[in-house]
Amino acid sequence: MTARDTIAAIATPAGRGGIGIVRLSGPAAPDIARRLTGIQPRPRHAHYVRFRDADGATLDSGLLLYFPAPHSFTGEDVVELQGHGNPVLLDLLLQRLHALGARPARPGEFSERAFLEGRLDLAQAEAVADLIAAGSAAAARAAQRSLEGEFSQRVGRLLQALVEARLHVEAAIDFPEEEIDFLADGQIAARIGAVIDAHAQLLEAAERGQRLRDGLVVAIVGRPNAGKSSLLNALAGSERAIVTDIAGTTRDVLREDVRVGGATLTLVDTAGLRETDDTVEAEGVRRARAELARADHVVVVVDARHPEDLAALREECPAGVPLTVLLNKIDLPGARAPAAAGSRAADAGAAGATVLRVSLRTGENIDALRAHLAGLAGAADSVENTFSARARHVDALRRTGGHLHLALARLDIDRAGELAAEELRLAQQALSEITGAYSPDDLLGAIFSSFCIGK
Ligand SMILES: Nc1nc2c(ncn2[C@@H]2O[C@H](COP(=O)(O)OP(=O)(O)OP(=O)(O)O)[C@@H](O)[C@H]2O)c(=O)[nH]1
Ligand SMILES: [K+]
Ligand SMILES: [Mg+2]
Repeated sequence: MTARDTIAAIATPAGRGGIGIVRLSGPAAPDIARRLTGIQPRPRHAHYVRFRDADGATLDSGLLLYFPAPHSFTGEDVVELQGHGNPVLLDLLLQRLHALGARPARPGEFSERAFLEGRLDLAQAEAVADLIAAGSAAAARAAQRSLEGEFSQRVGRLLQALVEARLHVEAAIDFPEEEIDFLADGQIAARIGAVIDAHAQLLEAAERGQRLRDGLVVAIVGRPNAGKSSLLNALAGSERAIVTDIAGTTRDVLREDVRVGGATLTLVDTAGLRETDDTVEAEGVRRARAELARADHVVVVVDARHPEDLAALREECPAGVPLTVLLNKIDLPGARAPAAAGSRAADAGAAGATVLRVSLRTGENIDALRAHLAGLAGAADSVENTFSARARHVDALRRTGGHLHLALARLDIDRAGELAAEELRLAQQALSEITGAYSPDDLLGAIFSSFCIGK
């Protein structure tokens, strides 16, 4: 490991508070602490000290803690200075540390050093950030599990199975004289098949973890004037969106985080879906469709006087995304009861969508709507044993899966196994990106240590 410089940064949030913490990491940290305070810090001991300026004047007083390498967050020598939580004082303290030889830390640099020192893998380093950013208790628990290495361990187990499959293919290619025709007897295909199954489970869990981290996104769609913006306002509890009786009022996409029953979800209000010659409205409709395509859940708002609108709207919704149908405006004459609402509304129910009849004007049945949405958000939130995952992880896993499937297919057309070997190598590379674990050298090491080449 190359010698590094010493970095310093304020670790507590901007603003005033009881305590403000400045953290130092790097080889010069204990010496800088000594020159700042005049004492030689003892490991893991809370010293009450004065932080002094160049001319000896007291900048602030507080606690000094010293965590020698490697037993610290970064794995380097770390010093924590706990002063008063005043941004002006903390800034002066930081300037003094710079004068004593510390460099301002870049964003995330403490975690980066922890990764480089082998204290955390990449997924764990990201979990630190996710833990800090977690917007719900469930998201925090999931990030904690990732930080503790649950996700990394599952990636590690999959990686191991993948490397073993690779070893067999590579061995069959490199040592045909061993007279073990792995490729012919279906063993390799079975192995790769098992890796594919394990991969599918991990991908599903990572997708759940990503949803939990990013929160449930609910797109509100429907015909113009159905009451989409009224729905957003009712759930937000304020007039966030403009509501008028003019069809085509909403053009821009409007996002609002709302809390229902202790859970948070992101509502997305969109332009009413219809054909239009109005350039601005047409752009709004295009954006509405884009939101529809990436939502976790879709609420289709239908004017209960026109339940026949539902069929065409359903056609627009991407397959596989769960739906809730809101028959709105039941206070108005002409609103039809579910039985009379036409077979199409009944179809919606049959196909698994929840159908609710409400009046956003009078508030009728809004409580049932809230309970339903709370259930959706809660179901996403309460997934036990979920670890936090990011789009980056899900993307790497998807690419891994693509290569695994190709490896299996290649095995059929190329009995020598060269093509399959290449796909497995690419699968391993993609999977390794998640934790930053294996490098090509590691694979060579694994090959040579588990196959006694000299024999
Ligand atoms: N009577 C009655 N009127 C409603 C109800 N919900 C909404 N409205 C009215 O319907 C009109 C349209 O409501 P919006 O919320 O603007 O509808 P929207 O779907 O956002 O419309 P666009 O943004 O134009 O697509 C407004 O005048 C609302 O006050 C309801 O339950 N009953
Ligand atoms: K409107
Ligand atoms: Mg609107």
